[in-house]
Amino acid sequence: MGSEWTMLGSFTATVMIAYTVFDKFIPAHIRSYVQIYAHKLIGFLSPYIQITFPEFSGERLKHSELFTAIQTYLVETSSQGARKLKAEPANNSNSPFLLSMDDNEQITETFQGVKLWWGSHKTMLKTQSFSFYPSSDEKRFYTLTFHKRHRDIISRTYIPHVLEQGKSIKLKNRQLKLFTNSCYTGWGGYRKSKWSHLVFEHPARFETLAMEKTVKEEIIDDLLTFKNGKEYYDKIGKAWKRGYLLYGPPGTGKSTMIAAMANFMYYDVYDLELTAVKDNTQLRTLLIETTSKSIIVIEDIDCSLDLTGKRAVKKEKEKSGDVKDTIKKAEEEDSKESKVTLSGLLNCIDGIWSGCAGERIIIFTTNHVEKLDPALIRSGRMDKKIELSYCGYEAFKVLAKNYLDVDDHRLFSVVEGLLEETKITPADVAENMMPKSKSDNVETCLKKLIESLKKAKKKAEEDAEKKAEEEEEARLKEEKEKEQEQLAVEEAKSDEKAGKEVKENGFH
Ligand SMILES: Nc1ncnc2c1ncn2[C@@H]1O[C@H](COP(=O)(O)OP(=O)(O)OP(=O)(O)O)[C@@H](O)[C@H]1O
Ligand SMILES: [Mg+2]
Repeated sequence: MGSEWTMLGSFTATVMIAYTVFDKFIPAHIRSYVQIYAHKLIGFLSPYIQITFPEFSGERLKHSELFTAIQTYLVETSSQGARKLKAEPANNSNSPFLLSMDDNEQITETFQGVKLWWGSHKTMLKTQSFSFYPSSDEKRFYTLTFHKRHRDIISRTYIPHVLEQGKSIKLKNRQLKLFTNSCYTGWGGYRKSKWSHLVFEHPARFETLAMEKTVKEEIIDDLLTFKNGKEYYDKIGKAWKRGYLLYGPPGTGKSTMIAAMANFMYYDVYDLELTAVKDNTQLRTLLIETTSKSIIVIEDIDCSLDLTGKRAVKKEKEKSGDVKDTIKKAEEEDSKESKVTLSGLLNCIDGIWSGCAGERIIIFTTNHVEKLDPALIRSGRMDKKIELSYCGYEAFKVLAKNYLDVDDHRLFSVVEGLLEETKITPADVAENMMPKSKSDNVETCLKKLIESLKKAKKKAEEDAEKKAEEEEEARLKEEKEKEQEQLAVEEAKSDEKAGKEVKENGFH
């Protein structure tokens, strides 16, 4: 036994010395030949095939979808088979953590009677080059090993099955994200804008959205037709996109509706802040980065895109005596402000409209639809225009159900009468109906609402009276001015006549 150990020891030592000699003294090109032939020899002798799935693919080191799908698939299957597991926080509410196969671990799976092995690997790269971009030294990949006689079943059936399963598990566990673009200063003082995200957890649903039932159903129908319309869009040769314009006074539920749409469609939301985008090029980059199944939102479009800005600066320059100073100031301001233009935005929308694969919805909101450039809201860009208006009786009933959990009450008829005569936003109705203390109940909350409806009605009447008075005053003033003008004209005429007479008398 002792001599066997000695032999094994000396054999190991010989192998190590041989390896060191091979690694140190044999030139690199010969080494790589030897390695290639050694692999070939092993491949010839071994009946097994191995496929590698790296984490990153492509020239730009894009995250491989294949890798992600396999990772998700293995999380579901590997937690039973693996001995070395890794626990990571889960981003879905079903379980607080996820168990997955640890690095450099292997599991066995049987698929339609075929035995195969999945390995999870991590290697550290020896990076020597200096890069401006942060790069990860870790290289992760999965390997799939199987007998070569099963090659067909693995490549034709098993891998597509893993991908499909991985994608559908991911979709099931997916959490909606809310992306916002923020501005930061990069290298050389260049201002950049990039997306950052957090979990989107807005409670808004169409059921809790206060608006007319028919309008709501129409919107839901429109969304569903869009969601299931891939083949139709393909058939007519149109990109799978849809644009909505939501308009109405503040507090009528535009943002709430966007949240309800996102929850209904199960789409991520990209809240695009145009003022944080430096120019049209940056805007394009941001839009290209958006993913499929998403809603791109530009709120208060009339405020974020100052169409008159340039002209205003120009006018100021013209007016001012010290032209140079004003121009310099304007240029400085200009470099700080967003230079996204309407045509830039339109080009971007049309660009991503046709260029990016997958379904996307774009939503513009505004309080002043009349201010918008017709080019922005023409059909094809904005396919559907939805007005969100003041609270009607139907909308009130939805809010009453949401906030007080009542379907009917003796005070409803009073509210109905007042709502017909008053303009109040759903946000104000909601605010009034929300119980504020323990002693508040349905009755007190409805009374509070009635009280503020009465106040709003009184104020509207007073405003109307005041407006009528002002109009009357303006009318009287105008009349007086006209009279005075008339008088002046008549006076001038009589003066002219008198002058003529004097002249004529003089000639005689
Ligand atoms: N139609 C509605 N249904 C349900 N709740 C609403 C509705 N409209 C407003 N609300 C309530 O009022 C609040 C403000 O509404 P929201 O932010 O959606 O208004 P908005 O139209 O986006 O206003 P703004 O034009 O100022 O952005 C919301 O938090 C919501 O609780
Ligand atoms: Mg809003």
